[in-house]
Amino acid sequence: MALTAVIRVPSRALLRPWARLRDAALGWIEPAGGGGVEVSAQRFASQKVLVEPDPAAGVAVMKFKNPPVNSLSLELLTELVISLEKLENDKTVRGVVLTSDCPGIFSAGLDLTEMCGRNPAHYAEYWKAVQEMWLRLYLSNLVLVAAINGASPAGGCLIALTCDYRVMADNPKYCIGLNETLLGIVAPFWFKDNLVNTIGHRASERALQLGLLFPPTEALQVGMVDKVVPKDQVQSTALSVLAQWMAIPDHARQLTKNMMRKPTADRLLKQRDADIQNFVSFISRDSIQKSLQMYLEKLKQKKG
Ligand SMILES: CC/C=C\C/C=C\CCCC/C=C/C(=O)SCCNC(=O)CCNC(=O)[C@H](O)C(C)(C)COP(=O)(O)OP(=O)(O)OC[C@H]1O[C@@H](n2cnc3c(N)ncnc32)[C@H](O)[C@@H]1OP(=O)(O)O
Repeated sequence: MALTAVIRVPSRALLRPWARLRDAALGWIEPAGGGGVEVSAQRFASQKVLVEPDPAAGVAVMKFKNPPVNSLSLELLTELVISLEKLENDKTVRGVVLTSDCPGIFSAGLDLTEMCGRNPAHYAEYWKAVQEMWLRLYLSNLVLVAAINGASPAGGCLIALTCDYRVMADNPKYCIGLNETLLGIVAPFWFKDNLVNTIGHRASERALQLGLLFPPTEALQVGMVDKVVPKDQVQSTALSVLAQWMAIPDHARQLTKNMMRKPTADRLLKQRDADIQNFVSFISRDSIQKSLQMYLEKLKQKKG
């Protein structure tokens, strides 16, 4: 990946301690003596989230890279939020395409190994990171376009739903949807709210109860995605759409986005701790742990 953009990063000495952890996570290195430091965009490419900025166009492409299936591990979620925050603070960037670096998979959703056989403190930490990812994406001031170049179940679908526009590859093997009930678990209310805001109440009720995974043409019909194109045109189409959205003055578009989305985000913001407690007690139940373990086993056996 050849990247030339230069990003100005303040001296670590001036940053809060968490920012030092962030720098370490992103692999930024400050030279000895350290006033502000210029880092090339290549350094911006962290391990699990690759960011390719195009300052001339005012956009960036963010690619998830957590093989084999881009499951949303704690590490990936943390990097995603950090990378997004950095882009939000970068005055040269107004829009971002979210896509995958893993062939055939946009994201397999939440990492089941983060929700299985761990302790309550881990579940709480993990769920807080999932909430944070959703809130940051859903309320982002940037124009976000999802270039869905592969399967996108559950949490993968949620990421796409936070975007302002969704372009999906036309391969009928790629499916998208909130399939939680198939795993014996329940989509949280804010997943549901995001879906209802996108496809409406009746279609959501059916999709959520049945855990429907829609192939691209059906996803288009129900309004879960906005455009279906051949696989090799997904990213270029997403970039064209981004350019159209960016033709609107930022302040007017951002205020409108906020007006449309804030009430939904506020529902979670008002009860974040209770939502974490609900998740921890739900996921810790023996019956739920058994369901998840059986589901993971089934995924593994599929190969053999
Ligand atoms: C009252 C209620 C209160 C609160 C709510 C409480 C809790 C519920 C909230 C939980 C919300 C959950 C959201 C989620 O996102 S759950 C995850 C759902 N994801 C899925 O169902 C997708 C599962 N995966 C697949 O279907 C396929 O893997 C996929 C993506 C189509 C790709 O298929 P393929 O290319 O054939 O790859 P494999 O299936 O062979 O998988 C390769 C490898 O990856 C492992 N894996 C797959 N998915 C996950 C995952 N999500 N997490 C972790 N690991 C995953 C798979 O087991 C294989 O592993 P191996 O070791 O065999 O290589």
